[in-house]
Amino acid sequence: MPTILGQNQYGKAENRVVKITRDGDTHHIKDLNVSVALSGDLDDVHYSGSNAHVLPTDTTKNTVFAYAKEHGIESAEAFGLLLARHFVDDTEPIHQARIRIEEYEWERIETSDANSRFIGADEVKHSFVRKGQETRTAQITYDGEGVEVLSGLKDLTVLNSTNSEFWGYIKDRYTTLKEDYDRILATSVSAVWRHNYTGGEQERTPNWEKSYAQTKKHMLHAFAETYSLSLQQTLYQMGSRVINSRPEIDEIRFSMPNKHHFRVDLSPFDMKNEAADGAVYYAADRPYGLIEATVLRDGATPRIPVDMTNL
Ligand SMILES: O=c1[nH]c(=O)c2[nH]c(=O)[nH]c2[nH]1
Repeated sequence: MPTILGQNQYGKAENRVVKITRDGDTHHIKDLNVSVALSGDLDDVHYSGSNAHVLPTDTTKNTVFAYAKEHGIESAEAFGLLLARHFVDDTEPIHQARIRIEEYEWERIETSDANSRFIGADEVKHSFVRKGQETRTAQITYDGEGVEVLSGLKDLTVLNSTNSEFWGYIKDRYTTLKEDYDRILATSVSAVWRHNYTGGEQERTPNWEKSYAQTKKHMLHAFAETYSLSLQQTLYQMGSRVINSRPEIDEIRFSMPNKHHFRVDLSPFDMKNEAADGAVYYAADRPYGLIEATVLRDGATPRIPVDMTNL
């Protein structure tokens, strides 16, 4: 049976590009998922395998990152227009470009710096929490005598665009990671915390709503205010801030994926991409580091199950 080629398109889907722009201490973030689909004079590659009219999908990916660096990302629409025009106007066999973009929006973490001993209000200028925010969780158990109340949250995604370093680690024959003195630190916080309330008649019932709001606030502030040498250190700071600020909580357990943002190597295009100038990053989704730990009030017994935070 004779066949003919129908509608076709190709390109690189889901380029996760993060552009940080630095305006002095104030950082701006644009976080996009960009999919490129090109069509045009592409019968031959399908019929005969000739690639003479094919701009590689790999090139379309590089273009997304290089354009983010060269032109910045003013808006998804403006960035999409730039890319679409480039692919069609500058590549003869390409007649149509479709750029689809999802944008993940971030809000600044607002801190009164009342809790911060060593840094000022400026510090929030590079700390963000992703819009949409978290899911709140609770687990209540009662055995006829006492109650146990575990509160928590998951999917609270936060990012510091500076004040994060990672160096001084073990290097063996398989280590390729470069030491980094100015990296993005991003994580999606899952946390479960245990109230010391046991349901006794003489006990005052905690104000659950207020306790939750305050606990979340302390976690966010500690994240924003910690100059981080590792995600482990940031986690511990967040836990201690909660335990030290909330007398009703004795134990908190975190599960925090290290949402890696790798600085894109733009040197093949003779472009610099230094953190200090505002860089373009590739947001990798997997694999990811997974950092988990419990922080306890001194003397408290650990009771939160180890796997509780990744249900
Ligand atoms: O904060 C980090 N902690 C690690 O244990 C680790 N390991 C790694 O490769 N990167 C990081 N970052």
